[in-house]
Amino acid sequence: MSKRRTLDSFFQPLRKKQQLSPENGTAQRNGILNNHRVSGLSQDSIRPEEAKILEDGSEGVGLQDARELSSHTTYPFPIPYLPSNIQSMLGFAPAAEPSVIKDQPDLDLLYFQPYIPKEIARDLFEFLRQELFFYRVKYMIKRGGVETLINTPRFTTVFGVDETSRFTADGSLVDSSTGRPVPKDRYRCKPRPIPQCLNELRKLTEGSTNTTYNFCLVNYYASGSDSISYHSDDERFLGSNPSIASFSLGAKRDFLMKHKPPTERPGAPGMSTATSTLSSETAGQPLKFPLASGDMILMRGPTQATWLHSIPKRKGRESDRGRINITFRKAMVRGGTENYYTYNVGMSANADENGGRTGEKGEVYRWDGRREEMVQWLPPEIKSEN
Ligand SMILES: O=C(O)CCC(=O)C(=O)O
Ligand SMILES: [Fe+2]
Repeated sequence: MSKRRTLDSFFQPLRKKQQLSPENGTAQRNGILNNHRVSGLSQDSIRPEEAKILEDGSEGVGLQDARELSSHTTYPFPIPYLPSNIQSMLGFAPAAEPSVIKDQPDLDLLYFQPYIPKEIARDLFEFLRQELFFYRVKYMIKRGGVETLINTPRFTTVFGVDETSRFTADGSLVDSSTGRPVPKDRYRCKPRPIPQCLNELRKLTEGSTNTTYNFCLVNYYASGSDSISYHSDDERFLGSNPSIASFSLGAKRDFLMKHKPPTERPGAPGMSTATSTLSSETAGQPLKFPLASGDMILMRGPTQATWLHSIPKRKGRESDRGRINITFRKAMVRGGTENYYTYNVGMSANADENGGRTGEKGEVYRWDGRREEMVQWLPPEIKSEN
């Protein structure tokens, strides 16, 4: 578990040493090309594109609320660092001790209710919804021999690269073992470094779960019509018994889990006893976790191999407030990188393993606070031509 600060110490004035510590917002380079310092009067009101960027990275004299940005050639636009109030309060995460859930066969969960302190969960949700770029990925699959277009029923985005590569401080991609630039044909997609605002959460999660992660996937469920159907994250590129940390922010949504049917996992060890001892879940009732803002579920051990999970569609106003889900995972090999970018960014427009085509035009979406919806984002040069 990570070190916790007490609430009392948080409300004490910060000493010089604390102000300089990485925990309190010092730049983490994390493979981002340009970490600009940006100035403006109010951190909450400036948009990065309006803000003045000090190219030398210095703080302007007399300028307040300097703002840093994670930028990279693969990003449609830069992503601000976490605002200081969120950054400091994250020092209290995890905000609750986790419950261990192992009362069903092959199930192994850690449930933090919440992980993110309540005081900042709303701000973090609004910050990420405002500042991240999202995609609405379409792809073709063969269903019963017929080519079918799948419209992913949620907004998605992804950052990270598998264990065979890493980002250097200047944002270039190198081979993990040799440190040399990765060959051009290693990836068909263009891997993106994890921006500071998500990397801070990744580091905390690593501390609390004793696992390392190299991928961050983000889902935005704009309303109750957005969903993810039953699946398991059991791809071979994650290795066996992967740990996946899954955060919820914003609207409360039900997270359902059901055991895989026996036929889906022939020869799985212990299966006969497992299925015979299932309780409420065998009676046709999935397990239901009404995930609230700030909660985190760690799925570990045999969970992915034996259980399916979903966020079903829902009616009612709560879901229409929008929900963000963030998962941290570790992909071992480059197939994981290809898969995650294909299905969460979709721009690669390459033939996938099944010969399907992905990506369509790869439109970028961004939250429009005035319209209170995701709208298509166009680069400034295209915008001015219209
Ligand atoms: O939104 C959620 O809580 C689940 C997301 C999920 O299962 C996934 O992205 O694989
Ligand atoms: Fe999943």
